[in-house]
Amino acid sequence: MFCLSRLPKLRPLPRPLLAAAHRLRIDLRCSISSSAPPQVSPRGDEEECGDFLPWLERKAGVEVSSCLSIGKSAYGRSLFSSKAIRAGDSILKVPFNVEISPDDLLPEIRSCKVGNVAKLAAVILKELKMGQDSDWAPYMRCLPQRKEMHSTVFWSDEELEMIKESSVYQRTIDKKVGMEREFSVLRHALDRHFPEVSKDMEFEDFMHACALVESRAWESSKGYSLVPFADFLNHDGLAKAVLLRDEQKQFSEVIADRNYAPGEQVLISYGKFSNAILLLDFGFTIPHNIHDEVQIQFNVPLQDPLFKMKLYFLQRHCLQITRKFGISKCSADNFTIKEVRSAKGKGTGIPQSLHAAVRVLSCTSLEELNDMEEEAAQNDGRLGRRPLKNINREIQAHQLLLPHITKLIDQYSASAKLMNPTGCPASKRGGIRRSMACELLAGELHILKSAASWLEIKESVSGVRNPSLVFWWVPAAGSQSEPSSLGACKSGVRIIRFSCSLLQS
Ligand SMILES: C[S@@+](CC[C@H](N)C(=O)[O-])C[C@H]1O[C@@H](n2cnc3c(N)ncnc32)[C@H](O)[C@@H]1O
Repeated sequence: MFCLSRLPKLRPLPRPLLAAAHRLRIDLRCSISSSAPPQVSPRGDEEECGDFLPWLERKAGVEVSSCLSIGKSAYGRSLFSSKAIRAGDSILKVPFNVEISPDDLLPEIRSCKVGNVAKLAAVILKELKMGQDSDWAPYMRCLPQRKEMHSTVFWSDEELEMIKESSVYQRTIDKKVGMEREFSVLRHALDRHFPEVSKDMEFEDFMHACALVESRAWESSKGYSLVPFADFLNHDGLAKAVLLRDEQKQFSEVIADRNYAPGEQVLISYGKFSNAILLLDFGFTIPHNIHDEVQIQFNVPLQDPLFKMKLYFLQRHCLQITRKFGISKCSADNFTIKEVRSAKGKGTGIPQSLHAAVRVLSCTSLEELNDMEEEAAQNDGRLGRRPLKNINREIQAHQLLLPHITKLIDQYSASAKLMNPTGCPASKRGGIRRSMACELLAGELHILKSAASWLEIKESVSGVRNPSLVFWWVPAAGSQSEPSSLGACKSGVRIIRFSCSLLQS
């Protein structure tokens, strides 16, 4: 049976890893001797990997592809059609026997308390160290060098400053801290069992190997596996073609999702990834990414007299509330919003969990919290599912959300302006990263703006003489859920109008 295989974000599957251990022990002892050959450098710019496919097919013992050839594009190493391809054609088949997985590690290293990315990174480090003696030397030579990679862990502090508004900023810092921890664990184990491998190994080498894994390994029954040749395929967020894995027949395959004329670059989808994920893990962004999303963070201040109760309610009702709530100084959690449905009908609306959260956070008494829960219980129990009957409370909640989003919009706009895309970057690499930062911020800003305009604000409403706050539900077609009254409260407050049908989506 074929099963869909996705790039690194999915949880790896555990498996027993004893089978390959003996082979590796022999490899290490024989090949990493005192007269170890020079390390293989991943590809130089001049190298075109032209002999790579015949080499891989010899190693696999079968044909891997009869219609693709390796070349270069603006995306780096790429696969091109060498003859006409029709939608539905099988364009490559890579047998599992030429995949690289953490199976190729010794038990002493495999049992290290590090994740699957770090384990596969250790295999790459070992193969690179073995130089020309590595069974994988022709493949290792085709991999991108560190200086060619743009995952944000390689960005300088100054470059990271450009994206400080985005969650990618903090995720990069957290990721680097995690990598440092894993490096020290792995290094300790290598020093102990295989000093030949860890000799002269720097943290930067480990980061490079981890970035290679994250940007080109697929989830497999062995954790993550590198699928040589298939990993020269670049990403198109709209492509339907993906890498398929047939666990029974033991090969990975790609089926063309459209016709290709000879010489065209063939693209697949790595998955439905936002620019935030693409930048963090793959080192690139795509313009107008339909999978973009923004993380919005809310805090419950410790000095809030209802702090504990609100935490309790949030944990109970807000689906996305997870680990971070409950930490000491202030509690916060992230909510993911995608493009909010606009007048054109795109997007998915403000997530229910966020609705629920702002309702809880805006409460000023225990009575309000209890009333809200009681009201939810009369429906399906979910706090964010239906509009509150008490319009004033609903307004209270949205007065918390809208300014929050507006503030983020201002911050994003200021950062985007500071980047000055017309100015001359210090280097080509600096220019590439700056345009990625621009693309990331532009996509996230677009989403924030869509959320703000969804929470449409009007200064007055016809028929209301004195400016007063009116909260107007626009019922979904055929819906009975129009509120019993239009709430008019504090004079001078703005009008919020939004669609009840979206709230219920
Ligand atoms: C699986 S590899 C594909 C082969 C890669 N181009 C190479 O040189 O080896 C993934 C990497 O290719 C590049 N890439 C893939 N799709 C891209 C795209 N749509 N735009 C820019 N870079 C892309 C990124 O550097 C990414 O980390």
